[in-house]
Amino acid sequence: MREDNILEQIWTQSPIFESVLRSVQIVAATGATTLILGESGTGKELVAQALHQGSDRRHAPFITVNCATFTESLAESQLFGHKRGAFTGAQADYAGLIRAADGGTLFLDEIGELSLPVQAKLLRFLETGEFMSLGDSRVQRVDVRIIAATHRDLSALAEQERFRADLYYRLQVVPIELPPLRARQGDIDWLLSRFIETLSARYGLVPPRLTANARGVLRRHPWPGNIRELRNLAERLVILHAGKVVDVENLPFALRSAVESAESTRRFSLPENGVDLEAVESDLLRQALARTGGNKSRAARLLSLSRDTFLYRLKKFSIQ
Ligand SMILES: Nc1ncnc2c1ncn2[C@@H]1O[C@H](COP(=O)(O)OP(=O)(O)OP(=O)(O)O)[C@@H](O)[C@H]1O
Repeated sequence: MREDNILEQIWTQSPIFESVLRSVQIVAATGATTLILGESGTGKELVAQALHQGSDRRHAPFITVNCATFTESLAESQLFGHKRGAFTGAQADYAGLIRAADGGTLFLDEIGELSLPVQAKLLRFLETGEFMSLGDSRVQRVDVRIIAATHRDLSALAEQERFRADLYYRLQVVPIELPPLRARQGDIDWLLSRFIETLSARYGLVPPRLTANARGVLRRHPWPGNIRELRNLAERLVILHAGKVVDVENLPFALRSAVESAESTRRFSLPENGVDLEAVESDLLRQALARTGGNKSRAARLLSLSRDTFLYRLKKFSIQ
């Protein structure tokens, strides 16, 4: 675990993200089980490190596991350990990552990828602090804080019975939701400049300068890779265009076409004879509800509306 202050490395100017970081500070000190939600590259791992650093476990181990890298049988033995001979290939006893994190924090990244049997074992551990290694009849007890993260909609996975609902409720006692970069418009320009500045200094290069048009394209980009994507772009511009002006044509082709295709899906063409806007709106509201099986939060997201605005519009059209 790094000694420097992790919270200071989580840069933002967005009031929403700043309030998330304030709750990170509060939750950190409690030592509670925490679920971090957010798209890829939004800083989930940084926040997990900050949660550990802000707790009284800071001098104990912080262990990160990416659950997506395990096969089902490997996940159980990696997390909970095994005795020699417990399965073919188990040539020596292995204590497992939960034991290795004793006194500290275990960060389970991509928790949505864990298989149902391993989820059951994890739930039991969260409830009792106890577990058994594979091939071992002894019950072991350790003191480990679990922080989990996912980019998946766990409630939808629970509805499809691919994630245990009881584990979901146990984990999301204190959820921390990291907003995607495209929802923090003010951060895009500011973070890009900050990354360009620090990376230019690190490489000993003169920072490139972006034209207003190039910045405009970047503001409209949907940033599916979030801060990781933004940082990588900054590094590329610093290396390839040090001391030069960067215009739209100097931006990566993939990025320019992503902006174009995002804009074309956003644009509806108006039919020759016009439309009945209210009929279209009420139809889209109904379709969103039908597609999500009546789940209003997810239906609102499909239409890029807040839940409140969505509910308001349902009422306006008397849709149940
Ligand atoms: N707010 C931020 N300020 C500065 N750097 C950030 C910020 N958020 C993320 N980063 C950097 O972006 C990269 C991705 O962050 P991180 O690994 O924490 O994301 P993640 O949500 O865990 O991603 P994944 O889901 O893909 O594992 C890292 O290099 C991290 O240091």
